Amino acid sequence: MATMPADRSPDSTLAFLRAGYRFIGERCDRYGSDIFQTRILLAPTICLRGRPAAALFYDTERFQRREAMPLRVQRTLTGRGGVQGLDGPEHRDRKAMFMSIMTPAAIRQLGQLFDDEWQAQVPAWEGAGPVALYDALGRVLTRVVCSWAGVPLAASQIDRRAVQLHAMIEAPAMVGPRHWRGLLARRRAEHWIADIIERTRIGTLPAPTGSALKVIAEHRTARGTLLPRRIAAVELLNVLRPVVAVDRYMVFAALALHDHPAWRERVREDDEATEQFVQEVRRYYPFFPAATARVRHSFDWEGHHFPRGRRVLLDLYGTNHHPALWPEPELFRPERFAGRRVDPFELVPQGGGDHATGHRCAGEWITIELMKRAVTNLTRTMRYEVPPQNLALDLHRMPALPRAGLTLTNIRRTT
Ligand code: HEM
Repeated sequence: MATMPADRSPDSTLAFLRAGYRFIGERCDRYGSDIFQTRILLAPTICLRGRPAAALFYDTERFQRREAMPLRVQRTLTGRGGVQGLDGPEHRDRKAMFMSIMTPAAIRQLGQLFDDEWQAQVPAWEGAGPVALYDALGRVLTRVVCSWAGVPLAASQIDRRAVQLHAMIEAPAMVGPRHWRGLLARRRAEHWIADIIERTRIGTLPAPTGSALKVIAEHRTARGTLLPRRIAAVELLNVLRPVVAVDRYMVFAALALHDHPAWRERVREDDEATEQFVQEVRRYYPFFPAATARVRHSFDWEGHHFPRGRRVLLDLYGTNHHPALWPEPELFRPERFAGRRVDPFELVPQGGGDHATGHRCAGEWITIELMKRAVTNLTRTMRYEVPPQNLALDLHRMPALPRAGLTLTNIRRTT
């Protein structure tokens, strides 16, 4: 049996929080190995990166999600009892519920609502002075996703709900007030959505056919029962929250347009270039650092032993920056996607493997669609300036974002 390189420190949780996105990758480089052991949250943990590791990690015979996700992530980002922590038939059933919402027509409809809302906001942005893109898009996406999902949202509530949804995304790796804000935001949001589920079920709130609200409120498990109200709320929030989170990728796209003006010209005229650009934004910029699972039954892989119950982290950021997959990974080069067929374990910002049978992100197609539309809106329908500001991305901070959320000035409609 090969010896797995191991961190010497008794616990690396703080080192992980301090190093951020490069925690696993830096150690892999240091050990000359894409696998090593460490202790995180006092528990022995195997860290992996790269394509073969991703193919292993998404083998549901070998790994399970039950009790894999740290509690602090469940209490803020994902909620408890949702699809992320299910295995086997129960996972497949719940995942099918999500995938039934993601039809091409529904995704197009969401995209159209997003374009309409963006265009409706431009006059306000034109007159507003500096616009913080992250905050502005957070509000746009909150309004759009609620309308698309069948969730009623008064205009006066948009800011409050956008702040709540952002707080849940920002909290898991934070300590102190930012983490507490996430805890509180989740509690309030679950309460809000559980009430809406209840009103739908008793018939006082009609839900449009095919909407996420209707599908989730009426979903029946294999035993023929409705989901408990709180779990249904967690699952509906598993649609609302991540759609709003696409605003981070939109900010990264705007940052990339600013840093690579030649690409601004290319995407303005060419839809294929837009596709390559969006894929490179998803590869290059940091979002979720890693995915977590536990070993279902002991097994050996490439000479290393994986004991039953061991927590395993797959480095998503590090796999997207692995030099064996992506030559010169630290360069932003959308042309690397020209004519490239990306297999399901290479580009993993939203997980790898199969959408229906594994834990790959249910909203990947939505994400790509919304990002393309954002890039098109930024390059073809308006012009703006990016005034001097600190645009540095701090990879020690999870999740990363430019400090001011990217400020734009002198916004003008061009079409
Ligand atoms: C903002 C861009 C997004 C990123 C970076 C992202 C990333 C991820 C990641 C890393 C996972 C976990 C993969 C794993 O556990 O192995 C995941 C799962 C998931 N995502 Fe996303 N996601 C995004 C957008 C969305 C959207 C727009 C939706 C829904 C509309 C969505 C719904 C889900 C769901 C339901 C799961 C759980 C899947 C399962 O456990 O089977 N995500 N996402």
